[in-house]
Amino acid sequence: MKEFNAVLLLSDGTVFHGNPAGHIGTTSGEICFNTGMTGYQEIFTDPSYFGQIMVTATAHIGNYGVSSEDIESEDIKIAGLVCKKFSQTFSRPAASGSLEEEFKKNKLVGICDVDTRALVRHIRKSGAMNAVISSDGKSIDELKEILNNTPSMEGLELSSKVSCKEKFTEGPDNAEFKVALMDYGVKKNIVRCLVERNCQVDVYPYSTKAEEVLSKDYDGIMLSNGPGDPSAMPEEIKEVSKLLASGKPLFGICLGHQLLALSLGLKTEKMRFGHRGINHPVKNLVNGSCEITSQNHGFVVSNESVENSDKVELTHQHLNDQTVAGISVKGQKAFSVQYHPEASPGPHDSRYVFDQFIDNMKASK
Ligand SMILES: NC(=O)CC[C@H](N)C(=O)O
Repeated sequence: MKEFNAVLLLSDGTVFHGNPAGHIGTTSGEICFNTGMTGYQEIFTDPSYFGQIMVTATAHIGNYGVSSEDIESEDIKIAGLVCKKFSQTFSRPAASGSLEEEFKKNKLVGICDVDTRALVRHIRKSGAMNAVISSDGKSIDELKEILNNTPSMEGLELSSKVSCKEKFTEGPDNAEFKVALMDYGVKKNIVRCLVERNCQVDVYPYSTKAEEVLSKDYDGIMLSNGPGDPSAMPEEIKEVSKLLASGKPLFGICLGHQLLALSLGLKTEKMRFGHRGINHPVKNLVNGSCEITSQNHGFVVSNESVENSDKVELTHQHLNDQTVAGISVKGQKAFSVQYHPEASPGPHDSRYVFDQFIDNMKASK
């Protein structure tokens, strides 16, 4: 192994040493970990991870290269990578290049040869915090200064950094359903899942006013996933309540779920270290079945606010910690889930949630 020449400093002062992976430089953000054993390219390009340094709990990263088929947005969205083995070589016939080249192209700073098991345990014990990775020789004092200037994820609005700038359309003109999708940082697979189900999807920038969307005759409205703290988006929450008031079928995923809850007066809270992985058990409280889900969130709708609300029903519950995993709005064809039914990466147990949205649109036509 090479001599250690990259460093990871956490805001509680903990230091891990390792070697550079990707671009040589310095980067900071909130540190979080994903326990998925596969799907690193989908994770790194997921806009919901904007501003976050990703620790991959799986030991090998880069070993199957990269492919243009496996992206969830056009470029890498994580702020940095911490991993155990960063593979310089890759073997997969479908790969178009190496992860190392991709990182260099995106100027993505990473650190490898880190004891990620110890690091994940540390984050679990101490909770979410900011961190800085440096491979360009900065002193610990310089890195502390950078950390002091890195904003906390709590209170941070980030959809504006990743949403599309202009409306665009996916899916054929003769599709059975016309869907308006609010892009707070949408993953490509959400749009694919809708198009596959006979939808044409108009994707709108995150700050589009409800009036503009409602001036067209959509069959349904989709609120996408996205990065940041949902409670830092008061304008968007206002627009969501207008979209909901239209009575059209509505479906929210992750950040979209949180914004729907906030628009109904419920509360969100920061989790200790979040849920990020592809084996999270969720119970569907409507039919009693269990699904293994893909998750990526650091905030959650508070249980207490759901219990105290007469506007929503709890439809899904996370079985590890009993957090809110899904709600539906009473008397309306509107519902949302905290997890990722589009699961890219992850198991496909929850794809039925898209079918439910389609059924709602069919019933309202
Ligand atoms: N995947 C998402 O949409 C994440 C939602 C939100 N940014 C959170 O961390 O909870």
